[in-house]
Amino acid sequence: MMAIKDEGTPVAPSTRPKILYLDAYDSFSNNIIAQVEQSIGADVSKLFIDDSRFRANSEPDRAEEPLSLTEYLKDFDAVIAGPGPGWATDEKDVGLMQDLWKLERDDLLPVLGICLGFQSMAVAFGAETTTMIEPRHGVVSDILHKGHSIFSNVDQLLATQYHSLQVSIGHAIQTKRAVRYPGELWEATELCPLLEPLAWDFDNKKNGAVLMALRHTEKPFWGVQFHPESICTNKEGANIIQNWWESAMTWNTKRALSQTVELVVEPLAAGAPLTMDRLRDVWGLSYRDAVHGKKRKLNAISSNKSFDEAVREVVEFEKQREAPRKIANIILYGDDKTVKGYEPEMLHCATTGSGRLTVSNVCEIFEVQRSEAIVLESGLQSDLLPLKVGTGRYSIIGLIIPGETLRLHYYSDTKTIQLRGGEDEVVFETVVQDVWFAIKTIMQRLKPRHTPSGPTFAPFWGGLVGFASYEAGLETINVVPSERLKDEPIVPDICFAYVTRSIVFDHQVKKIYVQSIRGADDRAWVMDAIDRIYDAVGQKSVVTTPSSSPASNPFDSIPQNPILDAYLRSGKAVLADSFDYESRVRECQHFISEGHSYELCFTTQNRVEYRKMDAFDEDIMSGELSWKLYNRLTKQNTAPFSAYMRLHNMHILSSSPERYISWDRNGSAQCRPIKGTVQKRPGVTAVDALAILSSPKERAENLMIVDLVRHQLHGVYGAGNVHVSQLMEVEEYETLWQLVSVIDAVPHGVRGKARTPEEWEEPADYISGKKASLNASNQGYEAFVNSLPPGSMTGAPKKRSCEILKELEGNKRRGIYSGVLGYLDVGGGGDFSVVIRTAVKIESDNDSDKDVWTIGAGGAVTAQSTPQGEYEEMVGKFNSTSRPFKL
Ligand SMILES: C=C(O[C@@H]1C=C(C(=O)O)C=C[C@H]1O)C(=O)O
Ligand SMILES: NC(=O)CC[C@H](N)C(=O)O
Repeated sequence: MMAIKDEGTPVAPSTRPKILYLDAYDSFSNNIIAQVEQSIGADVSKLFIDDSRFRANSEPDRAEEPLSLTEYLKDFDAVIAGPGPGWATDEKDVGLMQDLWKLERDDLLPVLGICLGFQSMAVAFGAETTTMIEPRHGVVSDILHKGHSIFSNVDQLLATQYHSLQVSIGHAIQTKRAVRYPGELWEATELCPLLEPLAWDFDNKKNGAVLMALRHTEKPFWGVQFHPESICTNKEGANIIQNWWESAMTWNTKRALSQTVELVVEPLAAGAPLTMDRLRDVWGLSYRDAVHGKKRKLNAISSNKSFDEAVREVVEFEKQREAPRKIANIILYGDDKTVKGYEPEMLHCATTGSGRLTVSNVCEIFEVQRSEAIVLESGLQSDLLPLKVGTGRYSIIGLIIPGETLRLHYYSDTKTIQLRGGEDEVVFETVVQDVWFAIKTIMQRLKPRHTPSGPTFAPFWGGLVGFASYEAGLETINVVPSERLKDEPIVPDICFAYVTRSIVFDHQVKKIYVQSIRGADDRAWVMDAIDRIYDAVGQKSVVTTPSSSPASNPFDSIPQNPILDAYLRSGKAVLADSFDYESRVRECQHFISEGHSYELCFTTQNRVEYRKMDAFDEDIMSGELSWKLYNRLTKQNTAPFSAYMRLHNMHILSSSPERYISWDRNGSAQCRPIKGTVQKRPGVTAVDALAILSSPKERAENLMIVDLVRHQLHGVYGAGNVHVSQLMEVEEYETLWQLVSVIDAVPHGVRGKARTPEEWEEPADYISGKKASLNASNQGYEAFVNSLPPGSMTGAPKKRSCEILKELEGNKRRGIYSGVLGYLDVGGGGDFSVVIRTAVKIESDNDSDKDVWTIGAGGAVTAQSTPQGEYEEMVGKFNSTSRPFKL
């Protein structure tokens, strides 16, 4: 993705220490950066281990010399070599890291290696890396340490580990599993005489003693195998970082003094004692200048862009904005052919109490089942209150106006974005470099110029509603999506309808908002719609009084439908083959034990096949059939993120329990990853489920994703603005128990979510966005894009895991399953679910007499998984969705 930064106001150069972070494509890097920034008040810059500027250039027309890492480092006070997939002995996996350990004399600077970085340091000084008997990912160990060096004043250390490989320095405790006397544990070995052991882990009997930390006895290099930044490492993690920084500073100061003696020996020969203060007074030299001398200047010049380059970048940026601006202009002002254009300047909104009226009732009043439609529905309890506090408060019916509603499509294989008109015809089409930048540009233009007057508490006023496929997400992390199969019907990778009329339920306070952003003329529609709803609320309250019999309720009676029954009876489930599935799970585990991944969310696509509806009755439209199936699904697998989407050639019926991300108009975001699943079965009680979900295996699965989500949010919101507000709590769903965590991010200087009951009842200005500058950069959107594809569907580290999964899933596209579904509100908010527990039907031109619904399912594979257990878990998830599809 191209990161485009807004120009900020110039700031005075910082006097804070500067640290370089070498990123080996890990999914926890930003947590380390945030921890370092917070615990030592440093500015940390990130550099990827394979940054091409440091490589000799093979392109003939680019004659520039590669940058020298040694020169580049002159600008920093210290380096952190981070974790990552793969092996320290593999150049591709460690890249620039391996050059750190070769630095000599004046070029030397302090380094902290973490995990892969630690392994890389050890290998550079004679150690070997080997696989462990039991990989350790997302597990917390009680680490034995020497209380010395970076462990001084460190109390009991409970630290999270994410590694499959270990460092062997040929220590007796490793080779013979014994030492002659306790002190031997802390002695260097013949194999690695310059490496002093600082910590060991004895927690896992099979693995024996695993080396946890080292320091180089002559150079300023330290390393730890565990993850000091994980949410489950205790506070000693930060203590170790501070200790490292102190050691690094001490080393730097000593070196500065020794160097400056050389530098200034002549003029000071007269005698005065040399101190840092004196250096500063006499020559105006800062401590860093003293260390790095003139080279710093040289480096600053070489890293500055040339004028031509800067101009090229600006032109490129503007070019990228051209097409999305054009699309936004057509949406806003029409195209003097078919598109009329609606400026969302005005929001018309009317409200009424919802009484006992359900989302489904309102859908039927507006006949959404008759044509294309989008419904984002929060499943409710029988008292019509949200299933879960915090999710499931709102439901949104996005009305598709036949012949008018515009849509955006994007196809990742051709990188084409299309604006389609009300008849689904292409109005404008172009190739874009970065579709998410294009959508951001469009949304910025669609933002109302003034905060709408009147009641604006609904989180959605209007905007883009739809989905993005898993493959659209892969693009953002530079993983090339699998190709479409030849006979596969073409489905857009992003499909959003531009919803201008909507009905929003607030289930918490039982209120309905009817809204339009179609300009002044649409007030009449709003008033008419609210009248219809108002009448229906009244009617429903009459028919649901105790005296009325259920059958007399015109809304909720389920009419007998022999055609639907016949259709359902013709259904046949086609499940992934267990032998094949289990052998793929084993392959996943092989990649894990070889250190290439910590957790892999392996998935497959199952099907339910029916005889086509029109084989039963020509009169029943397939849209209505989908609607009926959807109603069965929401009744039998009630979920906080149910969704019905009928657009283009797609029918999407979702019963997802999982929030991907939501953010309000001020940019406060929340992610709710789910990881850890127990199926409800006879004999399995809630207590049993709690016990299973409290096991290290399930907690490890969840922890990895929590750390991954923190990393993603830290990358956008920065240190100190990301908090875990719920860590691994068991939530009950219709057919499963799940382990759920909640991670919140609040932009710097913005108040967080509702804290008092009053704020919860009537969301105040900060939720309505009144206080947010309408031009403020939207961190919520950035976090949404930067977190694709959803981490709970990939595993960690994300990039390498996605590459592995692509291969193990037979280079088949996951498509809509595993993607995200929800809305981007014109006011700047958004809410998306992870597309799981979802049935998808794609209409195709072939004349098959079969109707095929695809239901993807899978689960996180870890080193502790059993192949059979994983298969059963996958089938359990499939069943939760397919059950309503059977009679
Ligand atoms: C892969 C699926 O679910 C994902 C995997 C889960 C797990 O491994 O426990 C739980 C929820 C989802 O993030 C699915 O439902 O198909
Ligand atoms: N988290 C890490 O850096 C892991 C390093 C290495 N890939 C291992 O699995 O041991």
